[in-house]
Amino acid sequence: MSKLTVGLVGWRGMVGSVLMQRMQEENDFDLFEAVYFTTSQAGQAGPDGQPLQSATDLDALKKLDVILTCQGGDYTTEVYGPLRAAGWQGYWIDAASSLRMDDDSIVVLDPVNRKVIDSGLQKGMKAFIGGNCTVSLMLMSLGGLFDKGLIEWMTSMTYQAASGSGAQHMRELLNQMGGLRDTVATELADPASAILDIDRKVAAAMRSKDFPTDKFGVPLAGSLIPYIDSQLDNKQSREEWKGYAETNKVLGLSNNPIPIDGLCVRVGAMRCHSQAFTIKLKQDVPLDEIHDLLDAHNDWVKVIPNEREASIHELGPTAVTGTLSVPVGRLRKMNMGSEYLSAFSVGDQLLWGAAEPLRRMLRILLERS
Ligand SMILES: NC(=O)C1=CN([C@@H]2O[C@H](COP(=O)(O)OP(=O)(O)OC[C@H]3O[C@@H](n4cnc5c(N)ncnc54)[C@H](OP(=O)(O)O)[C@@H]3O)[C@@H](O)[C@H]2O)C=CC1
Ligand SMILES: N[C@@H](CC(=O)OP(=O)(O)O)C(=O)O
Repeated sequence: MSKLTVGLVGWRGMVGSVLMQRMQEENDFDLFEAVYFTTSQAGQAGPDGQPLQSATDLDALKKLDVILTCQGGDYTTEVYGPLRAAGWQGYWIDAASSLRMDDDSIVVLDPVNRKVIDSGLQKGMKAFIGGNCTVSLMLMSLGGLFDKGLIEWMTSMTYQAASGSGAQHMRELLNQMGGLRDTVATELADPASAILDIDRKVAAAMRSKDFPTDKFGVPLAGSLIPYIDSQLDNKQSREEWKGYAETNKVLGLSNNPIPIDGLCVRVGAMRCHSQAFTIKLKQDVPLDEIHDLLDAHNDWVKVIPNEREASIHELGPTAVTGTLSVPVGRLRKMNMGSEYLSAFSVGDQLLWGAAEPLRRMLRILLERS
């Protein structure tokens, strides 16, 4: 049987690089013929030594069985419609949000919605889009409760890493951190210096017009940003809106949605998003049963005991960054009543939050071809 031809677009960006690394680790490249595309370096040698093809060359794209893009929403908007209009019938796998809410697309997270994916494939759906990072990580951690239909409503309060804004923002965060340290290096070296003097100098540096804020617009190091993505008419941020709209689409519940809302905040973590949940259960489920349901849902979620030492060591970005593990902890019934559950989870937003669902979707296509 001949191998599928897969066009890779956006492979050298931050999400694309994580995807390439994962595909190498899992030997995915043995299963298909890769063709590398670029929006800016056509003709230069690609990772396979062959000249890179132009990612806007519809004739070249039309020859592909599958296109997997991490190039971003502008690229999707420019190319996807014309490609379909030109009669291309192949599979489109995409990290960008542009097509997520289209009726003709499936938002993919196979450990959570394999049935939705399989049913879409059977119906002839051809567009498979990775979900918003915060949504995918929330579903990986709480899948056991969603699966059993136990959630009446929930809120998610997020602590999102700089990487969600892109590579340049991660660099700016580090420059901000270094700048603050440099501002008070002399005082820090002197144990007798007054902490309030240090604090005053740091605050002055953060408020100075010379502080590097080109990317974030405001300081993130030593601070936080209580708004992610654009503002909607109802005063939600677009990131908060995705929590409701995308979760219900992933689960195939758009006709009978679970109410989900929250507040999304950028913090000075590098690439792990954390979230605190308040979950209203439909019934009083004992905590040990909740532990078991969560733990059993998929191979990557891990329940962390709600104890101080375990929580500070195992339930933070430092422990999780660069791994596929999605720990969930701080599980306890809240003062509001035994049907109110508190939880906290962490996940790498470039792995399960972006690259891994796409890699696995490609694998699903390859294994059924
Ligand atoms: N960042 C995130 O957390 C998430 C991002 N996404 C989606 O993925 C898209 C891509 O995001 P991300 O990977 O962060 O974007 P990047 O900015 O890292 O990469 C995007 C493209 O920029 C071009 N590029 C130009 N200069 C360079 C360089 N020096 N190094 C690498 N690439 C370069 C490459 O295209 P070319 O080779 O054609 O020049 C590359 O594919 C986003 O727009 C979004 O839609 C989805 C989920 C999470
Ligand atoms: N909005 C996310 C990152 C992202 O790219 O999201 P989306 O794939 O929904 O556009 C963040 O800032 O953390």
